[in-house]
Amino acid sequence: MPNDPIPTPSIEDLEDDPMSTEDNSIFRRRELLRPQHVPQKDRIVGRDGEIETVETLLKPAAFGDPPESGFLFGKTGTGKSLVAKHVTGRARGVAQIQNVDLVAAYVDCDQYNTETRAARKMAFEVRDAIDPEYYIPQEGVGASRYYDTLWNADGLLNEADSLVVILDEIDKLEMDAAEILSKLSRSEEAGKTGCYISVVAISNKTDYTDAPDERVASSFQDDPIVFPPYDANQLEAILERRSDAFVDGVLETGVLPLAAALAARDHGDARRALDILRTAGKLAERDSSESVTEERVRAADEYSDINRSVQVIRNGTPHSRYALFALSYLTKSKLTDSFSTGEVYDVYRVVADVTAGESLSHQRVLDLLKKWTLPEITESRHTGGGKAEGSYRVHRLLHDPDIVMSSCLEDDELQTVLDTLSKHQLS
Ligand SMILES: Nc1ncnc2c1ncn2[C@@H]1O[C@H](COP(=O)(O)OP(=O)(O)OP(=O)(O)O)[C@@H](O)[C@H]1O
Repeated sequence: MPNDPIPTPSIEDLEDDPMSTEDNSIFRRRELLRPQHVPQKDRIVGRDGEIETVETLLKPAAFGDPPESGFLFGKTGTGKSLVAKHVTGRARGVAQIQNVDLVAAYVDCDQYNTETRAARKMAFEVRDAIDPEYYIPQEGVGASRYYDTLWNADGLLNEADSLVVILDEIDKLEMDAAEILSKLSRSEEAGKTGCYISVVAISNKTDYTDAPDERVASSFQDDPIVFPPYDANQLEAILERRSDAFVDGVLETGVLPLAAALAARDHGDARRALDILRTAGKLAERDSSESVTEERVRAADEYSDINRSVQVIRNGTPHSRYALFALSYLTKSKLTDSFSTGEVYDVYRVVADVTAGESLSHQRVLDLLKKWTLPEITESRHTGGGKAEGSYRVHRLLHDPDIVMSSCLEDDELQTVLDTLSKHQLS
């Protein structure tokens, strides 16, 4: 291309370029350790029963018969998404052999968290599978318009025998999650297109007795399929079957059992086990070392902890983050490490006023602060103030205050808040 603004050097010039040598002293197939990777069946450990159950739901669709829907429950990293994608993929493969049009759509409701976003994602997935030329508006229309593209008179699903929709992290939908499910089931009941619909809904919230979830659960005929956590041996077997992600011989003996044991400490979470192993590999790469050692696995475990906490904090509601910021600010500036709700509240009010222009009541802030104890970001307990004063609650931060403070606020808010607090002399 004569006027290409990005020049590509000649082959001769590239010969001595360090970029042309693939740095593979540690990883051979790094992609095997990514959380999105869906392994082949022989690499899936300890999920035969769950796979069989989901197969029973979806198999009919592969033969042109009506499939069933199901609800998958379990803590994070217990293989729910993996099993749903694995079985759906196989069903689609069998359908191709049978000349059956089985279309699959995967919607991550954490990312597409309103009914409109989820419906749009579903419509686009179906369109890409059936007719990539079919026009669907990107924005400016509501959920019903996206449902129409699927099952109105000339809708996409007229071309399909079955649709399998995986709604991952369905509890993250902001609206009543039951709504999207009832739209999907009603359209099939109404026989609008003659296309059978199966919904595989997935949730991390094992406690689904909350009202909305209960309605979601009741839209499925059978009991939820529960995914138990893995034990350390299963986690080690999962890691073992991905060890070809590494160059032969770089994993020192003891590395896989240690990563598995560390990941099993909280609840047996395969995502975390893989994350620890991948990070340990990256640390070895960074140090230009040729081996992944137990020491690096321990360091990776700490990183993984920090990453998890940062993610949990960023997902918090604005005022809960302001309250946590206030506690971290006090922890950083004072010599003590436990603070009463009143002390935190004084700082919180300044933070909330600067960032949101309003602050919540003392009681609300106490409730918000208590919520950080569950993911173990803080600790909170009653302390004796003597009989006359009565006991009162104190809060203690369990993480590095600098990391927590920068996770609580956006970069552009942070400096303004710090400047205002120093003017108020609240430290
Ligand atoms: N039984 C298993 N065998 C092999 N790999 C597994 C197994 N279970 C989970 N994994 C791997 O662990 C990671 C997380 O699994 P997955 O996303 O399926 O968990 P999940 O239960 O859906 O969790 P989350 O709710 O956090 O998404 C993925 O990389 C997946 O391939």
